[in-house]
Amino acid sequence: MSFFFDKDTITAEDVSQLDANSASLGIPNGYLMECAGLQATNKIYEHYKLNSSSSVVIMCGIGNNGGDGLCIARHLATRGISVFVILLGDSIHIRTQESRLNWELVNTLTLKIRSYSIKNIKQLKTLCKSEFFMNADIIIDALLGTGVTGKIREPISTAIDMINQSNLPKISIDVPSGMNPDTGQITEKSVNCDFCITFHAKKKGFANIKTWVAPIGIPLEASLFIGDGDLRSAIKKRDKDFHKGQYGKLLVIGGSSSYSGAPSLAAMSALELGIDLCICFVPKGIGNVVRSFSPNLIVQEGVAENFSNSDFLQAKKLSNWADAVLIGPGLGKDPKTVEFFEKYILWILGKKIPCVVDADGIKMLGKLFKESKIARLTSSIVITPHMEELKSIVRFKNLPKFDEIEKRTKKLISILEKIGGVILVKGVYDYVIKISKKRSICRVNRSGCPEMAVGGTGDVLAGLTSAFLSIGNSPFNSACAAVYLNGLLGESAKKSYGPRIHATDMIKNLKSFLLFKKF
Ligand SMILES: NC(=O)C1=CN([C@@H]2O[C@H](COP(=O)(O)OP(=O)(O)OC[C@H]3O[C@@H](n4cnc5c(N)ncnc54)[C@H](OP(=O)(O)O)[C@@H]3O)[C@@H](O)[C@H]2O)[C@@H](O)CC1
Ligand SMILES: Nc1ncnc2c1ncn2[C@@H]1O[C@H](COP(=O)(O)OP(=O)(O)O)[C@@H](O)[C@H]1O
Ligand SMILES: [K+]
Repeated sequence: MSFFFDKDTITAEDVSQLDANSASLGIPNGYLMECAGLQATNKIYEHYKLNSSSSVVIMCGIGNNGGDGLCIARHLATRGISVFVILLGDSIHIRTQESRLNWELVNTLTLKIRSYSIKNIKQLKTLCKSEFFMNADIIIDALLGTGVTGKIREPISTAIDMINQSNLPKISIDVPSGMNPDTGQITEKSVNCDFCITFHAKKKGFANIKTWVAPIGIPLEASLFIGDGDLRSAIKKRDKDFHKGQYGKLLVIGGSSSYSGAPSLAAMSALELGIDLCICFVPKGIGNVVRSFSPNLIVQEGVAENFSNSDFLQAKKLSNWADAVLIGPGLGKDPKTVEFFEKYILWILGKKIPCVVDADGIKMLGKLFKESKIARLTSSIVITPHMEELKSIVRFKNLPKFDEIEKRTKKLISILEKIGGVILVKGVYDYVIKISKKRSICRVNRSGCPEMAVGGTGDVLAGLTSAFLSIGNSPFNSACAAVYLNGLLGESAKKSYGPRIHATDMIKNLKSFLLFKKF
């Protein structure tokens, strides 16, 4: 079965996103581990025709890959198979609750399982010379999975040697230990398995490994609906040695003689998300209004009270400084501003600077499409229209209802194939679509509440999207994370202040909300 959100192969980052998205849907991590353990047990049991006189060695790490191994130990033991578990490390260092529970169970089910927690390499080598080890039927590698980082450390390193030196059939769980699942690279050593039982989908780096893919209960919804996993991975960690400017430099181009709030809301949202610097480039006369929202904003004014071609050079200069640009909020429709916008957008399309186009910018884009001055958007541009704004760019009549997901997605993709780029279609459910010649993909957002249908919430969304872009996320991932967060902020504002919410309430809650969610 192939869906518009499916990936053929997945990375370690995808795995942790799916894991967190499953948790957002209410599926505890331990359920997935249990399914992983049982699926692997069934496959191994059948493939090697095991029976109650068989014996199996399982080498486990102290992460969740090891947890899978411990779970397999339980399931093999329930079939009468003798199991010899070697935990590589001190059991007090087992990292997660799920793995710890499986370790405790393995130590309770002593009829068929013998378990050892290895303190040093000498102890490991002695165990590998034991009669049980030498006479086992197979050996299972559950040392390292998708959580592997850097050089292989002891005692895992020696354990990999011991597995490779043994003549037993070798099965790796999820990833051959030591291999980078994203690249297939083996920096130093990895288990030479006979086959690998990998979970949910083939890992991106697997090339010449005999693999069996086991579903473990990660639901389709975890890939389709945007969730905590998407947000967590988009809020990138600030490196210890970062200096000012390395965690996002954003330029917001917006505002006009009539609108000063829209660019301010967008810029304030970006700052509250934690990016380093945000410059607001606004027309002359509204600079002080924008400044008054926060001394943390840097504000530059254009030459007149609406943007015109005379502002183009300065807009270019500031854009070359920025990691990402947002253009559109509050720009207005003055004919000189339309000319400025046209010149600027044609320039930025050629530059590949990541850019979000929102509000009045979208209407002006529509004009450019109609006049055939633009044929297609590039993949570095995100546009954030609601349905009416989208109609100003491409002609279409009605769409299937917001919750008829499969039909609506197909229709949206067919409409948007003409214009390309990344498109966030706002609504009760938001649809984030990446149009690509190879394969278009779509994700759906269900966070948010009807009380958000007030002025300004779209500006917050545009500010968040461009902020995620400025810290190095792809346009598609930025749009997904921003729309999910925007909806959660709406829900949280409603909880704090009741049903009458404003965009400013959402911004006010942003920092404490992220802190509460431990993001
Ligand atoms: N996500 C899912 O949906 C599901 C995932 N599942 C399973 O979880 C696995 C991922 O688990 P994970 O994230 O705990 O990482 P994992 O591979 O066990 O490694 C972490 C441990 O290894 C260690 N370590 C790291 N590098 C090292 C090195 N170079 N040399 C030596 N040690 C090294 C690291 O050490 P530490 O950093 O603590 O010192 C830590 O103890 C995944 O592959 C799948 O099998 C299933 O349960 C089903 C649901
Ligand atoms: N009825 C609704 N239910 C859930 N979310 C909504 C609803 N109406 C608007 N939103 C959310 O509010 C945000 C702003 O959307 P919208 O009001 O269309 O933008 P704009 O301010 O540009 O008009 C979007 O993230 C959208 O998903
Ligand atoms: K492994």
